[in-house]
Amino acid sequence: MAEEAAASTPPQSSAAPLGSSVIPIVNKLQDIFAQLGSQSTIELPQVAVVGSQSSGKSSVLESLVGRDFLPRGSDICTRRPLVLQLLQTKRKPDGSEEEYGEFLHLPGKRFYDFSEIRREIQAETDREAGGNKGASDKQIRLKIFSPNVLDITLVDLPGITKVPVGDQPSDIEARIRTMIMSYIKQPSCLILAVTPANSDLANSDALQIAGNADPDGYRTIGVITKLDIMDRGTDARNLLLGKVVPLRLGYVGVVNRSQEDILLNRSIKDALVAEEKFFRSRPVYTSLADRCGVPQLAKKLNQILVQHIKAILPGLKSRISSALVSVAKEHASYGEITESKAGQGALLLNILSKYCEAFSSMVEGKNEEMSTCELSGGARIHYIFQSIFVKSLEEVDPCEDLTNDGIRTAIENANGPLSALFVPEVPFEVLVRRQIARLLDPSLQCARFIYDELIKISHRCMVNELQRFPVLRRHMDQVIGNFLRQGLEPSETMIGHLIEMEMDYINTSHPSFIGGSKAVELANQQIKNSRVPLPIRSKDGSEPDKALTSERSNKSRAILARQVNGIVADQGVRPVADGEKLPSTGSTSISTWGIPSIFGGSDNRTSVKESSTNNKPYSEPVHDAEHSFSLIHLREPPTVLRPSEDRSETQAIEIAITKLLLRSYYDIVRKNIEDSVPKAIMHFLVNHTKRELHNVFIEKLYRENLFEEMLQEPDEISSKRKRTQETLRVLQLAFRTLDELPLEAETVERGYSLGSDPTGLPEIHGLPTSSIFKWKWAPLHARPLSHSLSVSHLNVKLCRSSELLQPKLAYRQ
Ligand SMILES: Nc1nc2c(ncn2[C@@H]2O[C@H](COP(=O)(O)OP(=O)(O)OP(=O)(O)O)[C@@H](O)[C@H]2O)c(=O)[nH]1
Repeated sequence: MAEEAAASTPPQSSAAPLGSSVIPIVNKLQDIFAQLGSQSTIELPQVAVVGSQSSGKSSVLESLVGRDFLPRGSDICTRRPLVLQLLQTKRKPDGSEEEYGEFLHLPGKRFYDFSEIRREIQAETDREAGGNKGASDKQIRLKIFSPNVLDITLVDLPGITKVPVGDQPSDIEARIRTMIMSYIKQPSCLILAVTPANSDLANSDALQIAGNADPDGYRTIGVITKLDIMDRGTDARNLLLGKVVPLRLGYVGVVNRSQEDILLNRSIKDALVAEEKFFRSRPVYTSLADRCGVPQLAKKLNQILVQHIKAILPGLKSRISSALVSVAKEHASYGEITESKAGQGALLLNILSKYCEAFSSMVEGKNEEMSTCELSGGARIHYIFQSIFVKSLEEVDPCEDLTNDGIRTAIENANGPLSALFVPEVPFEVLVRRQIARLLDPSLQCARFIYDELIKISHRCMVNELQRFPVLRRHMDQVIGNFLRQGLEPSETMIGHLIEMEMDYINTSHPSFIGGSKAVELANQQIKNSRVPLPIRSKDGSEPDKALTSERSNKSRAILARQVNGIVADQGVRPVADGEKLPSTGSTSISTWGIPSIFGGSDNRTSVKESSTNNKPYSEPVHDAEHSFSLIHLREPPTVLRPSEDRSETQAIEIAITKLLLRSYYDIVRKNIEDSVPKAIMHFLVNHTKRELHNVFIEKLYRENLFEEMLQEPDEISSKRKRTQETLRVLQLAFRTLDELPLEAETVERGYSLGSDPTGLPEIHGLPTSSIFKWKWAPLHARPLSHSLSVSHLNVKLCRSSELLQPKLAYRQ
């Protein structure tokens, strides 16, 4: 009997001491993550049982558990994945034992009667998959608490079936294979590939599907069932030795209860005894004792599981810790709930201040969350100023919208009734003013762009933090929007002033201005260099002869040269008055008009201007009694007068000079505007907002009667907060649970070997750790080192502290 009892509790007796410390933690983690439901992304190690239908999967599971609890019967099969968590419990002090099961779908309900568990599995299967052999991939989760089990999580999966029966769809095989694959393809899953000994191992469905999921065979254990019903004269020796289909982790042969045993209500305990007898009585299996029987399978499973868990734990831990960090961050973004007025006020004030800081730092480019893939904040403002505004102004040709005719018209208009003698300043001033006025629009547009940017920046500030306060966000957006609009007005006014200032005083004494004489010189140069003869038409419109053309052209040049020198000696030109000073060179001098003249010399004008075409005087014979000659009648002047089409070289030079002057002066103004407009925008809009925003917020939003309204949270946020809080709690629990591990596993993972020195303290790489211990340990934990501290405890601490590992590395060097 005593022998029987021992055999009836195989898993416990075979439990590896190391395993008992790792597996409970994994089980605990599984429970922890089960609380998160589908949110859990961390896969924990488990053992899945796969094989064809009726290969003996459920029987193997039952034997491992040591209890009868799975639905049985000749036509009853597994139709939903059953996740079975075996949890080892302590025996009661009086030696009695308590075994019970609990379903996840029936929390708190303990099933002490295992046949009731079986019924519940069956009923729950029917609830989801129907009563007529239908299958479903929805799990049934069951925990078995017993002093007679090892801590293992097993998954019983539906058997691979070929022929659909009952309500099964025609593609049942493919569906079940997909379902099985979804479990066993996980690298954290160990595969128990069950094949009956009385079938062809080379054609085993179990080995085939396991091979697909685990081609290297690191996670697959072969299980050969039904050794007792093999053909007489045959045995499974070669199968178990891996000589038929080699398997890295090897095979274990088992003998489960037959259908007859079940019908006769033979207990598992009895079955295990019978199994032991079976192997003992067959000499062929004597030398394979470590590969035969359910207890050996349990032991093997446990060892492999522990190794497997050890291998994946470091990764699991780092995944949990990174999940912890991101969930903690998300949770923090939902903030705390504050009820009191004082608390609300402080919170509001804090938000407003932080917002202003965030706004300023974005504008200044000091924001920590600054993007590395695109320009943002202040950098965009700089781009608008330099690459849009300045560049656009630089690309503008001040003469581009001025035709030569236009310039001539302006010149003739400016001359008034007099003929032009000098290249006149008035048309230059008129035209340059017109060009300066053109700078107003782009300058205003630039201000608007910056305003838009500031609005964008304001929307990007504290996006996450303000998610929970949509009302406050709306009000803040409103306040900052109004405030920015208010800031836009003075900047626009200032820009208007800047342009007006430029228009009001054309400073021809500006040191960078080309000046009249230089312009004349250049214009002459240009005309000379252009070989195209100037079209000079005769008054009747016919082409002049070449001699005349050249004569006129020379004459024009001569006149112009004299104009520059202030000497006019051509015919029809007023002679130089007495006392008038005649500058001997063409340098710029002060004109007699009272403003700095762009040309030197007097304001003497000549009437060389020709009237418009069709404006010829005509005469009609008129008889007068006294003087007998005919009266001369003038033609009415036309309503619209255009400058003469006659283009003399003088006029060409005048136009060229005007253009040169325009370009030169425009350049000066453009530079001023390029410099002062951004300054005005920065002063009146950008920096003003930075300086005053906080005050404006306080003035508009910090009102006690508004606290409640401003800090209103949407329901969605409070539920998100609750959910992340729960996830955080679970992850923290998981992290702490992993911290409880005696991290020998990690130590080995990281390549540190353990030994011991004569002091009884463990050693790392042959160096006594006691010195490290005294040196670093005591201050860290504020309690003296006790020699009674277990080796594993010390390992844990040593592994956790990177600081502690550093001195060891230094030692080794
Ligand atoms: N003689 C003998 N019969 C066995 C053995 N293992 C299982 N059986 C019998 O084979 C039949 C099928 O066993 P199960 O454990 O239900 O097989 P299963 O793989 O779980 O079946 P499904 O869940 O339907 O896929 C039952 O009648 C078992 O009693 C064994 O080792 N020897």
